[in-house]
Amino acid sequence: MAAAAATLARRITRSGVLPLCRRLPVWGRAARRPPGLPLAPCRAFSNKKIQVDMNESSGVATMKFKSPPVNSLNLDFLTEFCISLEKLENDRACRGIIITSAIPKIFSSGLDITEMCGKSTEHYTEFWRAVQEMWLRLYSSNMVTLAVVNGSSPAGGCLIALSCDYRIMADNPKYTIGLNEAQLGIVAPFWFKDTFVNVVGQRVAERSLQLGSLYPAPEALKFGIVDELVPEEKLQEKATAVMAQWLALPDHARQITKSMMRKAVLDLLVAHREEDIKNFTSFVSKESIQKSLRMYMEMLKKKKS
Ligand SMILES: CCCCC/C=C\C/C=C\CCC/C=C/C(=O)SCCNC(=O)CCNC(=O)[C@H](O)C(C)(C)COP(=O)(O)OP(=O)(O)OC[C@H]1O[C@@H](n2cnc3c(N)ncnc32)[C@H](O)[C@@H]1OP(=O)(O)O
Repeated sequence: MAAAAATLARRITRSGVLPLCRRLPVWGRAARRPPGLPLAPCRAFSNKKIQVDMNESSGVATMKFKSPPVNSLNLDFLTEFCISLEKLENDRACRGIIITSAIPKIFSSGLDITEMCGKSTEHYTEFWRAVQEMWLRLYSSNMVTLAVVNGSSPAGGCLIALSCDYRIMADNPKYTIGLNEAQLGIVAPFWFKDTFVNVVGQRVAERSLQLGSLYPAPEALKFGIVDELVPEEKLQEKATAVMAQWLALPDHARQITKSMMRKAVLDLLVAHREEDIKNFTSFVSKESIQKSLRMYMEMLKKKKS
């Protein structure tokens, strides 16, 4: 696993672009399997920060974030996420993936702010490439992707949920979700914004992004950020039912449709990847932005005392 992670990290940082396996549109998974060959064996695998369990009979994998205290998305987490997703994409038996958290009350706290504070340009470059890679892989995935948001999910955490095909959230007003970057004095990049617009529409996205709004679960449902609210103890049952509904369709029809809906937004980042990295590194390197991020981290710590 360590060797695989190192290889992937090297591929992300040196070559700049990973082969986006099974990038949409692709043919149906069943159609790719040579006739007469058995399904590839499929096992559960657990890494440091993400637990993946594969149900071989349903063809559905569950990916559980388990990176205490708050599942923040640091370089190691992002690398593990990409490796896990690649393994599942390459597993012909796997048609759907449920993404959720093993940490109570938190889905993901978003990008790890310490990765964007006081580091070198090289580090920002490596980190941002990994953030891009995570989104490109998830947003372009051929599998049915279902986010089970069982806790708060600001910024990058929200992006993960928005990048899935469907979002179920625990019916708890204490859990919030949204792209709150503006509250940190930073800006959601264009592809965060485009993903958001594709889910909630221009008006809700514009207002929410300018205000950096974090919505309690009931409001998130009202604005279409999530598709359903479910009592926490019913999340698993509901996820299984929703996944079965999506998997009832022929893969190729669903996949080609998904590609049509997402291609323009994906292509834009692929075409402007290096420029986007430069924008990020020069933006976060500004002293004024570093100051905002430091103040936000201090605020988080003060909140505890
Ligand atoms: C032309 C110009 C264009 C420029 C555009 C170009 C580029 C764009 C530039 C930048 C884009 C960046 C996009 C950023 C995306 C992000 O995701 S930023 C992260 C946003 N996340 C948040 O705001 C969440 C902050 N955290 C919280 O609100 C809470 O921690 C919580 C998640 C609700 C959990 O609350 P609670 O259970 O009470 O836990 P604590 O607050 O006590 O936290 C525990 C410890 O974890 C630390 N922590 C929390 N979140 C983060 C995080 N995201 N990163 C790093 N660390 C985090 C927190 O400080 C606690 O640490 P200690 O125990 O005190 O050490």
